[in-house]
Amino acid sequence: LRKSRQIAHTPGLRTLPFIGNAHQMGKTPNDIIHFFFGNFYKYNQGNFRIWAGSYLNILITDPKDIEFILSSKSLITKSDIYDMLHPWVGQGLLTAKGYRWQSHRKMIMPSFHFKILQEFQEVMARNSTKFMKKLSEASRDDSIFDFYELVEHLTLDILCETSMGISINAMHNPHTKFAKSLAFICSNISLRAYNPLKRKLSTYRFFPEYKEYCNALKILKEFTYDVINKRIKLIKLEETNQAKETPTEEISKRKMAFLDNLLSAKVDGRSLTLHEIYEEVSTFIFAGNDTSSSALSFVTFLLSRHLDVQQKVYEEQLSIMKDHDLKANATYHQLNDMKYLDLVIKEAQRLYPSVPVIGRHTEEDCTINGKFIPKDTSLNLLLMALGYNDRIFPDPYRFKPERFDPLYGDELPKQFEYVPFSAGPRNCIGQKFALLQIKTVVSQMVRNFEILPALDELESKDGYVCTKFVPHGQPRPKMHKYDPRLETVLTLKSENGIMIRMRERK
Ligand code: HEM
Repeated sequence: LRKSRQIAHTPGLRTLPFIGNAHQMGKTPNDIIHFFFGNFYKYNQGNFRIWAGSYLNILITDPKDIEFILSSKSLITKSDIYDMLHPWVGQGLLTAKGYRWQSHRKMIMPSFHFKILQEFQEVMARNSTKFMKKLSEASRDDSIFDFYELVEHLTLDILCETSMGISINAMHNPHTKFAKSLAFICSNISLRAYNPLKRKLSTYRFFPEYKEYCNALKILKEFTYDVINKRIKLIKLEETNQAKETPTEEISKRKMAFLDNLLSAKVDGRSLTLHEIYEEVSTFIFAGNDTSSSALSFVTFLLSRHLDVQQKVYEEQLSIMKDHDLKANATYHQLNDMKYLDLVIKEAQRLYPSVPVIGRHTEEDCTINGKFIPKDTSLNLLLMALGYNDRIFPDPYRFKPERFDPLYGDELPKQFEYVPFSAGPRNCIGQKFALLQIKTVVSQMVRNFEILPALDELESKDGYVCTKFVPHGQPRPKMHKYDPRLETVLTLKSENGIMIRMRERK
């Protein structure tokens, strides 16, 4: 009651004793995203509150408040939903707080230097070419297939090679223990988030699937530690061999990986412990995998429905790659020239951001732009709502990449009005990596394939997307079975997959 009075400045639906708003949120992750947007529109595109029992959540959608929180040096502790990641990634950069986060952020920054990214791009390109073969098989006979299911193996292969320097070849062996355990843990975290009894390990241990969860975790840990230990041995061997000046084949093949930077990095004048290295490598894989698969899936989905935009992307490819093999990979510099593709990716992240919500926990009472927020409140920054705010993006349900073109200066969002990679001190450290990867894959894909909707009649003729949100209490618009039913916990996904077709370009 005391907290209710303190946050009277923020509206919200009526609550029931003990359960708060839990009964209104629906049953599935898709219901929850509609519940968020229903409130967003009901409360005039502003902030609103949700009580999960006695736990206060404020959903922040006001760009001024988002700016305040993201720029703050004190509001950087993550909310309790990230606790579910601790058993796997521990205190890696994404979940760490305080001095630990600050010092590790500084230490990791150089790993994303553009010279290193250029090396990583070679890995992205090689794996992208393998992926084209997978797409060719999946699209045979005009089949409708789930793009997400395929692309998640591609991003895993790229991340394992760039982070640990090893190829696990998940695209060809999706059933290896590591690939399966990773997929299991990621979806496990998503599903548990909606069940208060499953969220905390103290109660989750009584559920039957807890054993499977522990097994998957064990496999991930053993595998990652094993790779790190082998890498350390290899580097030692390399040093000895260098002294003898006769490199073995294994050593000469060794490509720089994120892990190598961690092995040589120093924090407060000391090397990282094995455990710290494990945590950062696992964080790199977790933070990069689902986010990249989601981004690639929704760009591809939008291109499948908006063939006029796809044609423009294709024409840009023809003009940049004119003297080169059209089916091959673009170079780092050619990718830099693909400006229209940049606009398409930006617009796709506006409509379908890979990370729709980020959470902060208030460790003390605080004031945000004059509004009092009590201690122990979860601040959920609904980044996705910014993209659907018609005061920032007029006609928001229209897929219009040109709205990000600097030539349309009046329509460009201000600094904190469009933040799919977050902003401020805790922004995404992997942003450039992610964009390079998306461009590498999409550019090659568009030159190799026509990307088509699951059924011809699903093409958008008027430029509008199939997603629709309505104010809370209004009936939800009907959707086709091949329209994505969005769901979100840490990343945005589609409950029913990303169903498309592809046709090889002659
Ligand atoms: C489209 C792809 C991606 C999107 C949209 C995205 C978005 C974000 C967002 C919104 C955050 C802030 C999270 C928060 O405050 O809780 C974040 C943090 C982070 N991201 Fe990404 N990300 C993407 C890809 C990647 C990739 C590929 C990597 C690594 C290779 C990565 C590594 C990280 C890390 C380590 C953090 C934590 C940074 C910190 O707290 O200092 N991300 N990302």
